[in-house]
Amino acid sequence: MERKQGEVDHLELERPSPLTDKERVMIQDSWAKVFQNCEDVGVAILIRLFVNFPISKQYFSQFKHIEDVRELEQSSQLRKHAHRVMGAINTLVENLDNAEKVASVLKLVGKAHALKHNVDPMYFKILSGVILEVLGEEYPEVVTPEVGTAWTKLLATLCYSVKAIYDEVGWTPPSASTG
Ligand code: HEM
Repeated sequence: MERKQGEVDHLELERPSPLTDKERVMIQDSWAKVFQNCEDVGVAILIRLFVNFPISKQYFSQFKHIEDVRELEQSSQLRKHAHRVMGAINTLVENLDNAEKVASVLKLVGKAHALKHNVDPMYFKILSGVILEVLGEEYPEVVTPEVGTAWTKLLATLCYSVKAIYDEVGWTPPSASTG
């Protein structure tokens, strides 16, 4: 594709191949274990995101200036978002064989984050890496390398679909309007 000098594509993602039946089963089986501790895991994932990538707190009015991990853990806005993230993943996992449902969930998530919350889509990619890391650490027996590969594919699909919605609604990074 031709590019003007200095033009950088903000986030280029490749469409992952569809999940195989075996991968779907591995995702559903492993998620069943993870979802038993849905609240703790969700909070652990978001805390890891905000500690390792503090800039990602910028979108959250109630805790963007909080650095203390204990205080972050208590934030109702953080806990609510953890609940929403885990709930959305649960819906995806429950509907892996229903492409329409998966597309509609990701469309809602993409639209809300692009239009209402103005979140840069690169944070979805960052969060995906964090999810994989935390699941691998917390559930080493469940999230074997093979299961991890299936999760990597699902999360790549999530990022790809969300980014496609961003493109559809014409989202541009804030800096693009100034230069
Ligand atoms: C797997 C990825 C994610 C899922 C499934 C998810 C899910 C959700 C849902 C369902 C909502 C409520 C939607 C609405 O307002 O209509 C929400 C709100 C929000 N999300 Fe996400 N989210 C994800 C990733 C992110 C990331 C990476 C960020 C930023 C770093 C982010 C920032 C926000 C913010 C700022 C809100 C509004 C919070 C509030 O009003 O209290 N989300 N998210």
